[in-house]
Amino acid sequence: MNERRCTDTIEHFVVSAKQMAAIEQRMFKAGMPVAALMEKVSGLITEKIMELYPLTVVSKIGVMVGPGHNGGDALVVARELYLKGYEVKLYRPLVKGKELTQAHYDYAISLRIPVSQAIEGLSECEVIIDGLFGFGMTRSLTGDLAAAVGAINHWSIPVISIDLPSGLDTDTGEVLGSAIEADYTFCLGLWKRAFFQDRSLPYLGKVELINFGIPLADVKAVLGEKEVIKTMSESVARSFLPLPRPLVTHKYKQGHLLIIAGSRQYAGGVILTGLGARGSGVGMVSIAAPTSLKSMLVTHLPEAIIMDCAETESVFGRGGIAELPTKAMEWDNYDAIVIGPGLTLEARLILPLVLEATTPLIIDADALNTIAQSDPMTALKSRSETTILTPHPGEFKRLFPQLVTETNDFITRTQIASEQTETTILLKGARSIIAGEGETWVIPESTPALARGGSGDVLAGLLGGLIAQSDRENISAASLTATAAVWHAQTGIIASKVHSDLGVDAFTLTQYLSRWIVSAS
Ligand SMILES: NC(=O)C1=CN([C@@H]2O[C@H](COP(=O)(O)OP(=O)(O)OC[C@H]3O[C@@H](n4cnc5c(N)ncnc54)[C@H](O)[C@@H]3O)[C@@H](O)[C@H]2O)[C@@H](O)CC1
Ligand SMILES: Nc1ncnc2c1ncn2[C@@H]1O[C@H](COP(=O)(O)OP(=O)(O)O)[C@@H](O)[C@H]1O
Ligand SMILES: [K+]
Repeated sequence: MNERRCTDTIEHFVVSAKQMAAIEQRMFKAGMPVAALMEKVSGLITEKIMELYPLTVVSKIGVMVGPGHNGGDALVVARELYLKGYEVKLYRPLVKGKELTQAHYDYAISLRIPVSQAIEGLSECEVIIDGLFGFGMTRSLTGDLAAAVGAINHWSIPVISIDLPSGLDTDTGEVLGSAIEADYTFCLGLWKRAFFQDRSLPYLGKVELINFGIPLADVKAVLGEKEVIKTMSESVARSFLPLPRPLVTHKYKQGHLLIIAGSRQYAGGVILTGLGARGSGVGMVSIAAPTSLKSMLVTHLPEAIIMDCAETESVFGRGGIAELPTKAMEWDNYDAIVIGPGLTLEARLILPLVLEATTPLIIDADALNTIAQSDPMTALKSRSETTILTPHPGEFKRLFPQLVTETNDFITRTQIASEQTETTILLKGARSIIAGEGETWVIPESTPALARGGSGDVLAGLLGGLIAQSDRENISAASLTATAAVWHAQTGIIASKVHSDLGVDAFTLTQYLSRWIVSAS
């Protein structure tokens, strides 16, 4: 196994609340004292807080204390900060608590750490620590709890959440009643699923995993083989890139990608897909597009072979592909095919033929919308080669409306859709999710600079080029898809540092694709 490809470390696993509780229980059963673990975890959190807000800069810290062990962690942090010289003030909206939490509370009182009876008592603090609830939160926040969260969100005091912002569902990231909008969240031990659900991002702030030494064996024992979700880190993504080129090679050995895209109505998408493919380093790009786009494509992608296709003449004048030339359908000539960007729903005329291709196929945009109009399961399950779908949430809903009603969890949705269609699915978003062949990957970092027309077209071309270049003997389609998603996201981050979030149009994005490769060396 390529060492850089090792995802068998604590930082890569993503768990649910139920799994986290089971993992902790195994540790406690094996003899780790609960109180000792709480001290260890809270010591690490205290160090982080002191790095962020040294005593020379900040002195007044408010601590919100909940009834469970999240509150216990908060009390240990409060005590340590107090002993270091910070002015600490507690607020504890619920009087009852778990035994260990109560013990820490009693000790804090004995040290004369002040307690405010109302949330307003914390309004003069310079930092607030949110230790109301962690992964044990089961019910919606109401009454004093909801009022406290509302007040904190209203003030402009920085908030640090312990484990996750109180009020967020640990698995789906949904707001249960109301939720803390944190500036920092220190996720304890293992990443929780909520960190990879788009809806929770506005509440998380900057995130960091506090690794407190959970044994890998306990994680594996609880997750088994089937329930593993992993983050695709930059270093692991790099390990899935094509191997360094041999000195003696030629263009067709470096992958041949066929792009089937474009219409008179949507002419630009095919260019962006071609530029995404160019950025992947693929040896050869062929493009099948409506005939009236030919001269434009030659101008923008002089290296590509353009196969012009007869156009449809619908009443709307969309000028879609009416028919594919025979040359385009010599599927064995290609190492991968991308179909979709800008096709319009007239894709229905060619899609059934393309689905029969015995070549890895990436289906995007209007090709997905076209499949959604028929019976997606039947159309996709009949394919013999690798199939990758790259929907954004709107396209996903059109394809799998029932799944969207059945589950609020974006990760579960993607996994079920992949199983049902026997495809690899990339559900695009602020945090994209990939499921295929039993693997699930989440992408830990991206930028809203990518929320821009055409950036998905770039990704489709990049992914197609990557698949075309890979020998795929030991690399799954899901790993390669996640690699392309990391490459795309990191390129967005690099480009936005130069051009700002407003400056990363899809064309500009393509100009930075090779920078991510270079940035590793
Ligand atoms: N045992 C330890 O020392 C460790 C503790 N950790 C901390 O422990 C936390 C989990 O602790 P718990 O399992 O006690 O869970 P929480 O601290 O999240 O709170 C659960 C408690 O709150 C109550 N509750 C849930 N929803 C409520 C609502 N809406 N209104 C009022 N009460 C509500 C529950 O009945 C339960 O008593 C983690 O998030 C983390 O902060 C671990 O991360 C690390 C190890
Ligand atoms: N807020 C965001 N943060 C990070 N990435 C985003 C965000 N919004 C969109 N993206 C990314 O931008 C791309 C948009 O793709 P898509 O919706 O298909 O656009 P288009 O069809 O215009 O090309 C996806 O890769 C998605 O993950
Ligand atoms: K919390």
